[in-house]
Amino acid sequence: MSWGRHIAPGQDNRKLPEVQVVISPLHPTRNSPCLAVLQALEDGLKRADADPSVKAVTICGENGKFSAGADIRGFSSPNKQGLGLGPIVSLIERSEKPVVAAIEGIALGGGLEVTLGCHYRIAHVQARMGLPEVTIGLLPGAEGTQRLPRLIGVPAALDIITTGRHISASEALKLGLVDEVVEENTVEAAIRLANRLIGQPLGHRRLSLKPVPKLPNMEAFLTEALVKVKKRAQGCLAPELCFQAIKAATEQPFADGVRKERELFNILLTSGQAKALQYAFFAERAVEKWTTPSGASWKTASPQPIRKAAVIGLGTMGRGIVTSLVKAKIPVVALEQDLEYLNTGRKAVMLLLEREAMKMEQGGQTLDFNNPARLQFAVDFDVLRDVDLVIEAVFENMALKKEIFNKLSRICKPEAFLCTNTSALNIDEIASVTSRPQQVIGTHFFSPAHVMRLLEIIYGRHTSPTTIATAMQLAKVMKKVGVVVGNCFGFVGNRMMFPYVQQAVFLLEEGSRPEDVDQVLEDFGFKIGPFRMSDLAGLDVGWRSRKDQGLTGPTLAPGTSARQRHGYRYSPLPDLLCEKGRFGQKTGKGWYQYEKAGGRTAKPDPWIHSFLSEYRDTHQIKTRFIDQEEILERCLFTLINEGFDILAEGIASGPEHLDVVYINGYGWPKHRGGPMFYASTVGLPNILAKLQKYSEIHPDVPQLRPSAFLKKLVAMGNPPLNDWMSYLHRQSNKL
Ligand SMILES: CC(C)(COP(=O)(O)OP(=O)(O)OC[C@H]1O[C@@H](n2cnc3c(N)ncnc32)[C@H](O)[C@@H]1OP(=O)(O)O)[C@@H](O)C(=O)NCCC(=O)NCCSC(=O)C[C@@H](O)CCCCCCCCCCCCC(=O)O
Repeated sequence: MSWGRHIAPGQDNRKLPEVQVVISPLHPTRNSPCLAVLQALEDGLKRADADPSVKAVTICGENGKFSAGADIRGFSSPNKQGLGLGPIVSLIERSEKPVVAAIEGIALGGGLEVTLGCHYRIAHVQARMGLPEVTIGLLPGAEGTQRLPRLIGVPAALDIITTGRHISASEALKLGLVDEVVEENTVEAAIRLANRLIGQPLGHRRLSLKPVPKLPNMEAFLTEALVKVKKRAQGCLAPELCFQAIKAATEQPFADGVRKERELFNILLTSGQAKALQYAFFAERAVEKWTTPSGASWKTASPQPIRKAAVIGLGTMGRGIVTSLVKAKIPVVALEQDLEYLNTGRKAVMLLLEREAMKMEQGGQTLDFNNPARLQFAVDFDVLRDVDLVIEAVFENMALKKEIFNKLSRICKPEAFLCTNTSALNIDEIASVTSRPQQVIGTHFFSPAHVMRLLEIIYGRHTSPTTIATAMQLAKVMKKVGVVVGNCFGFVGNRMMFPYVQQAVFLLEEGSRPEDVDQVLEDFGFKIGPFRMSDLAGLDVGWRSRKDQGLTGPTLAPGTSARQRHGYRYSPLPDLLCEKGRFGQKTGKGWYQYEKAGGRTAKPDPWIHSFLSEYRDTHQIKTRFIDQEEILERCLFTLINEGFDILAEGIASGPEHLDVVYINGYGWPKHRGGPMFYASTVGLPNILAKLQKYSEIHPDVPQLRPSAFLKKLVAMGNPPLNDWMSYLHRQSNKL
């Protein structure tokens, strides 16, 4: 990434001799090139220092990018690269010759820390900077936690380091992180500045020699800041240790602060959380390289351009999808069944867009949505004749979806793609009513659709590779993480969620309260537990689906046992709540009580407690105390177990897919790496043993029976997660 130029005074810059030193390329290879890169930087600096004809130095990047920081893969290799970066930053700072950083593209992590050693920093107007180490479970370990607060003050440094957010060049200029922002050639501007600096004193530009700017109320500020950092961290260690490192900068001399930074860095480096977060970083990138069992792949399929899209249905999901498309600058037609629904939907969309525009303005961006060429509302399907892609987001009802797809198939131009935002329904059945099943695909958004990053992309039997590639490209443009999965009931996310929620409800039957179960899962790191989640989503959603499946409601055969379906255990508890009109937040009552219909503050409800107690009496269930371990294991291990079945069936092409789905769509704590990564850290033999134990106690719950694939992996010696898929079709003589 970085190059150095040695400047001799009075020479034409373009004719200057150049010494090039690369620190960390954007696509680092695995065999620790960074050691060589660091060595080259150090050698270059030393040569510049020793050469009397060199009067100043600029450090810049290769191919218009300063640096993405240290090679993340290197942190899990025994020969940890990048560890020597701090001393090199100090070496830069100590240089008697002025050193100017020319920041183009990105300067992240160790890359930005290198610039903090430089005496001056010039950034291109489009450059982005940041210290994202916290997002991969680390802290800036090349003295950045000590230099940044000295440069921009504690509040701004805390914000940048504990959130890991990227900042624009203009924000960097306002904060004093860079000295100048240029629109022209940054390297040439840096060389010009370096020339002007020759012979000028540098002492005041060496950040390690500067004091941390004082605040009138530093102690109170830090106390309050720590509370905020911890609250946001939700169990993740790195933000708090970032905070500790910055606090050290306010209390100790530079050298002691650096020692503290190293100590804290080492704690994080060896923590399981850093490993999990780094796995999640690469998993998110791995799922971009999609493949299907039939051999279709990102390598050979090309997306088609989407110049205009349409969304059918302006309920909660449709509104969020329209907002996402407008934000992605894709012209969109929003369609509703009649004027009344259209007007309600239009108002809601405009409100969402206004809020988004306000948020974007704070970041210096604009959102143009009042232009009819960008956003159009309609009730007539005829307006869909020229769109390239339609996303249907109506009610979750197969008959209705089929009616719409049949109509779309007749009205839309032949090359248009038809997407359905279903959370569980069969894509092939929906596609069967069209004349173009190869262009039909599931695009499962998560609520609120303009906020949640996940887009589950479900290919059917006839879906073409071009259609998959187009949906993936759409996800990218909408700044979402697209995960390609196969077609089965509930796809990946909801299919794994069913046994998890089912166990949570069974635990209530046996003696837990909703708040007990939620607490255990929230302590584990979920943003909200299963009951708070059901209340938020609406209990009526699952009720409708169970009625459609004939599990409850008028189609249920008379004489069916209350707690059994098809010979297996069934809990009617959620149905009973719905029969009492308790749909969750929307009705002000569900598994919890709320201050009003639509209220958001869940309070444990004594009514639920006595209802559960009566229910247990009616069904002669002996109430027992259920400990946290059992709650966690039964909920999580059944979810993971389903994940192994999904992998074995080829519904997802690797465990990373399941993990990316869970982290981005279901609030799984990222610092635990996703359910399948978590399973690998618990150890597959442990998971198998626990499932076997619970399955023996509850033989009428098939979801507790260990998946054959899990058993196979255990029999194969518990291989590392990266190797799981290679065992899928291998014979095991231990089975
Ligand atoms: C850079 C991005 C913003 C680019 O995004 P974009 O969407 O354009 O592209 P992709 O994300 O798809 O990336 C393309 C490609 O590149 C790979 N990649 C990108 N960045 C890295 C990276 N930093 N390392 C490895 N690989 C990277 C990516 O995987 C893609 O690869 P593919 O094969 O899929 O094509 C975006 O990529 C991004 O955000 N990147 C991450 C940026 C980041 O997090 N940087 C921080 C890195 S950590 C760091 O810099 C640490 C420093 O603070 C230095 C630490 C020094 C340590 C000193 C410790 C002293 C303590 C001593 C302890 C003693 C130890 C003992 O005792 O043992």
